[in-house]
Amino acid sequence: MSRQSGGTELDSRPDSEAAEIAHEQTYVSNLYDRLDDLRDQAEQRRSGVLRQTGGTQQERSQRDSTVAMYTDQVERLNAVENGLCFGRLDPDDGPSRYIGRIGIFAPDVDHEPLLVDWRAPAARPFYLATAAAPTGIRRRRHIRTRFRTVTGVDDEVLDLSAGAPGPASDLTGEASLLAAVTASRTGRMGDIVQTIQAEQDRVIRADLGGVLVVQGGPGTGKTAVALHRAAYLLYTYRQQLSTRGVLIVGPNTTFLRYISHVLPSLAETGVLLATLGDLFPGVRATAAEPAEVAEVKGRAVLADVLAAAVRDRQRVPDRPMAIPVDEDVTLELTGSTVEAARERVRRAGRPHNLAREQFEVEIVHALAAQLAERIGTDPYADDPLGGNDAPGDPQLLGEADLAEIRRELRANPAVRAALDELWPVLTAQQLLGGLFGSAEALDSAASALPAGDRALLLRSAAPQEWTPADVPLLDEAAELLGEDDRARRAAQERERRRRIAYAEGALEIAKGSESYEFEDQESEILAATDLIDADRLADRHTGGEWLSTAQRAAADRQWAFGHVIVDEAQELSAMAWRLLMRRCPSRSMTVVGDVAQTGALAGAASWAAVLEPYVADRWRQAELTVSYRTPREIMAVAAKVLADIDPALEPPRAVRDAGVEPWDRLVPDPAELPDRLIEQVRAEVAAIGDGRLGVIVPAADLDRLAAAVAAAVPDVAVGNDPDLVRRVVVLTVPQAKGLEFDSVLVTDPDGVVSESRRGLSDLYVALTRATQRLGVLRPAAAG
Ligand SMILES: Nc1ncnc2c1ncn2[C@@H]1O[C@H](COP(=O)(O)OP(=O)(O)OP(=O)(O)O)[C@@H](O)[C@H]1O
Repeated sequence: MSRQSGGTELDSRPDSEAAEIAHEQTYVSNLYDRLDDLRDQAEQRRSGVLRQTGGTQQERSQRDSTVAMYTDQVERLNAVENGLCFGRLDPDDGPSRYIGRIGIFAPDVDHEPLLVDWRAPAARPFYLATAAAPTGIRRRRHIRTRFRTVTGVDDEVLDLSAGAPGPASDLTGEASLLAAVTASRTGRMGDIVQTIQAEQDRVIRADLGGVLVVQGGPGTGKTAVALHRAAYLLYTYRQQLSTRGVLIVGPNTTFLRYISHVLPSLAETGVLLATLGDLFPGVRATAAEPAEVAEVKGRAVLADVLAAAVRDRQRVPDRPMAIPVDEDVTLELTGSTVEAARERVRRAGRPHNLAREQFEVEIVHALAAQLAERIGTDPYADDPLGGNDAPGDPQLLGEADLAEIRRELRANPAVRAALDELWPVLTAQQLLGGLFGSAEALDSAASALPAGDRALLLRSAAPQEWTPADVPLLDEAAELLGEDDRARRAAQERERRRRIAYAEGALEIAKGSESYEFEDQESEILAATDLIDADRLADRHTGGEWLSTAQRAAADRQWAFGHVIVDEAQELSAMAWRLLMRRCPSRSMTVVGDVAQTGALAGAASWAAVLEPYVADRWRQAELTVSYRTPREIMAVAAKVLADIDPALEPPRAVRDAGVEPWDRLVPDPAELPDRLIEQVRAEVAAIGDGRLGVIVPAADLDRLAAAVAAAVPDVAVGNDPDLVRRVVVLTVPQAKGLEFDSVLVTDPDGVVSESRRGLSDLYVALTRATQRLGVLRPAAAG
């Protein structure tokens, strides 16, 4: 196969383009043949292992590991089927380089690179080279494909000395980019690997360490960049990240589903996508609550409130407590005894549940001394004729007797009941439920909060339904309470060692079955043994069931991730940041957001204020300045709202014109709003072909307007977690955050603004969701 490019001059003549397409088709077909071969090999090896039967438990387990490795490999190869190869670089000297989703090498002895992974350094000029700084690249070609067929090529000549006209803009691969951003939306986010722009590439490939803030207006590709950065980091720092994993936090489940296809299409699956509400294992925090309540729960002072609530559960009785240890004997615990014990225990500084043991020892000692005093005192101690012990010795019991008494007291139900009352072992749920369920408990622990805010936190004790804003509080509580998990962890470690032994065996099997083209070279298609080391393989295999790093991380509250990416980060409260920082002790983070879009009342007003408590000023910021989603005409409308939020804020620069002016229509009779809306929905559905329409409404009017639209128009999605693949979706601003549609109808903008103290930011978000068309329906003010 020739690795030299076909026509090297830019030529727009159709017959020349047809020749170029034919040339690229040959190359691309060869790549697909190679992909098929690699997949067949992996499948055959998997079948070979599956055919083996019997053997010891260990051998069966090793076979499971090997099967899972090959399955992983097959899945990766399947995932890159669409758009496998999308570009070509022609350097000033040397052969052309084809760029694609993964690296592929020729099966011959030289192992020529047939396709370079987009994340490899050799692919970087595809995204960065410009006419001004061509970095040794003469021409960049975007190769368009549909399934396995090459449908077109777009060339950019970077060597201006060749006499060809230079690019008209500073965009990379402008034709392909514009085709991508104007295509109909599908309700699922796609990857941008073919058209990453230079400012985005710099963020994607930024170093792993430290906190990187990516600030950018709506539609600048922050989410896309965050996801591609995850893929890049996993590729470049695979060794470091494969065992600790990468966490991506998004604002809600609908959004996570919207972005969930991007990483698999980049052949990366080892990432945990979660909302904040998912981050306390065992709790599904999906209940709703007023924004004001969530705001109070998000304040940093809640950490002090919870610490006080824990201390309040370490009680000192007002009056002496009677403890009937048996039918005849009742002991007594005075306030001063308990208080002295409590002080000694608190001074040791252990978390509440872990300190209970020491408190028990202290109290049992005090009670044992009391009991010994009663039963062990010699009634005849002063009587020279009484008993045969030494006169004058008041104590009949030795140390062994006292130890026995303490053992018995510790098991005594009345003593245990007293201990549970004075220093109860608590779960985070019990602590928080007890605090929010009692005005008295709130008054005591949350005295730093104004009475009105305490009233907002008060709720009925049962049934307990957790909200996303509760999750950071549960996590904080769990930290304060501590979990005595030494036994569990020791057992886990034993199990882990056993699994490593199995996995090492499995890797031996895999190595033995590698064919020559996987050996002794830096294969870009990674062999199973490259993708996985024994440690990681062991991590994934528990008791016959495969668990990925992401699955294990999801189940472990104390998991420390290798890297954490936070999307729509401006929405997170101070308490939420505390949780995320605990999950990322290395502080290797990418924080993505736009402070102008902050909707949550507890959300961020500035990145410095958010990060200062954790990293002081040791964080860096990158800015994205071009909006790929929002066309110029729509951005002009949104810019007016942005100026109302803060005249100092700059809207992003739109990358294109839509050619359609947004409209803003008054509905004189507000009662007619649903009917007018239905008319406009029908008109927009007709206008967008196979695209998607988003109808954004005030939360207070969601039910009425959604019901009206759903009754009149087919294929409408509404609800807590709407299906974005439907043609029409009716939703509120918080639900629409991060999403996009071909056309958007903002209904009752004044209602949106008046609903929240951050209403203008909400309106800004609503107005910037469309890729093509925007309409505003404005009911006249009632009365
Ligand atoms: N380089 C690119 N090539 C093609 N499409 C792109 C590129 N960058 C961004 N896009 C597209 O632009 C749209 C907006 O991107 P994205 O949702 O990541 O923006 P955002 O900055 O997160 O927006 P918001 O702040 O509104 O959530 C998406 O459809 C995305 O695929």
